Amino acid sequence: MKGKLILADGSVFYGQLLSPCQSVGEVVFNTGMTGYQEILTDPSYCGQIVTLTYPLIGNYGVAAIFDQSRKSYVRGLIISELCSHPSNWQAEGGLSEYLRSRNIPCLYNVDTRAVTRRIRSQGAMKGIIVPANAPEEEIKHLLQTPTETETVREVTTKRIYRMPNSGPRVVVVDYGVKKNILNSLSGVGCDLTIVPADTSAEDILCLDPDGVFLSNGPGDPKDVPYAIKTIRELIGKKPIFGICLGHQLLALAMGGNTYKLKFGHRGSNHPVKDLFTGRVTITSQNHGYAVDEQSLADLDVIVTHRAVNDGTVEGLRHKTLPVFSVQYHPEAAPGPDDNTYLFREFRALLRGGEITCRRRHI
Ligand SMILES: NC(=O)CC[C@H](N)C(=O)O
Repeated sequence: MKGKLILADGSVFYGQLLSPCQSVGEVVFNTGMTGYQEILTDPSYCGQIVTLTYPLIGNYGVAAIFDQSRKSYVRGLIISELCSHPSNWQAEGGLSEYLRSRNIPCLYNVDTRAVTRRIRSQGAMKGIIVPANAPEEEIKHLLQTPTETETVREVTTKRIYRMPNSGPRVVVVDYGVKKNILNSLSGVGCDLTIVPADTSAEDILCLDPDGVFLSNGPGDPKDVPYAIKTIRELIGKKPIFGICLGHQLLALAMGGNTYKLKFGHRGSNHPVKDLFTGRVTITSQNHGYAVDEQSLADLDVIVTHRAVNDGTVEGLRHKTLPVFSVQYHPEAAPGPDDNTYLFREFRALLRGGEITCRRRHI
């Protein structure tokens, strides 16, 4: 069936619909060459239609081990060629069947380069995937209707659960946590209690953890004021490590500010410089917001990492307290594992160590 993607600026991109559908979301792009299944199941993409720039998608099939959460929260997938003959010893099935069985809207045979160039020049914007013959009036109406803002409630766990281990006890606040973050924390020995996003500081402290981890998640950090309040109440009481949305919420809780990037950072090869060592690592990223460096000027906060491509803040730490965070994804899935050392640093911090603070190169 023929279908189309219509962007809020009126531009139209045609392709084939895998199944009949109509879906609205913020249209973003990811430049990774692999990782389509992890991207589909990363809860941080909740509410978004994801365009993959790599031209052949589905070529290594799908397997349950790659899923990053129980389901997909993306509002749609835009791709160029959809591979129908995957080849991979781990594959348990093909991507088309995976998308169909989970009702994930997919428009393929699209000029994804044109979509990406449009978003790069105009900025990330709302779009809709519809059959090619869908009535224009209805579509315009849907593009003008405001979409949900607080998507964290949709993706967070509804109940507390545990991943027991012999090491330090960590409470993970789940704003939409990826499985590989839990596996990475557990992999360095941490004993995990995963709690819903709206758990109060008092309830977290009652669990008597050695540290608190703030997860990734969807949407604008300013749409989750209750989380900012909770984190503010935890700072100074427990060591804290935050990733992506967790990093942004931590910055807001410490008195900083965040802003929306024009088209975000989404891909598996974003270079980031560690300002203490001068070393550049290649990182996996997926964020549309960033911490405003100016807003940190008078705070007890140090910028520890910076994006090499555009100079934006990629890591923070408190000057005196055991509190740190990164904007990128050290757990990868998908992406390089150059940065898994951060999970070991967090464990060391929980055992009374210090955050590494070597000579500064800026
Ligand atoms: N991966 C994430 O946690 C994303 C954080 C936030 N939703 C952003 O887009 O910036």
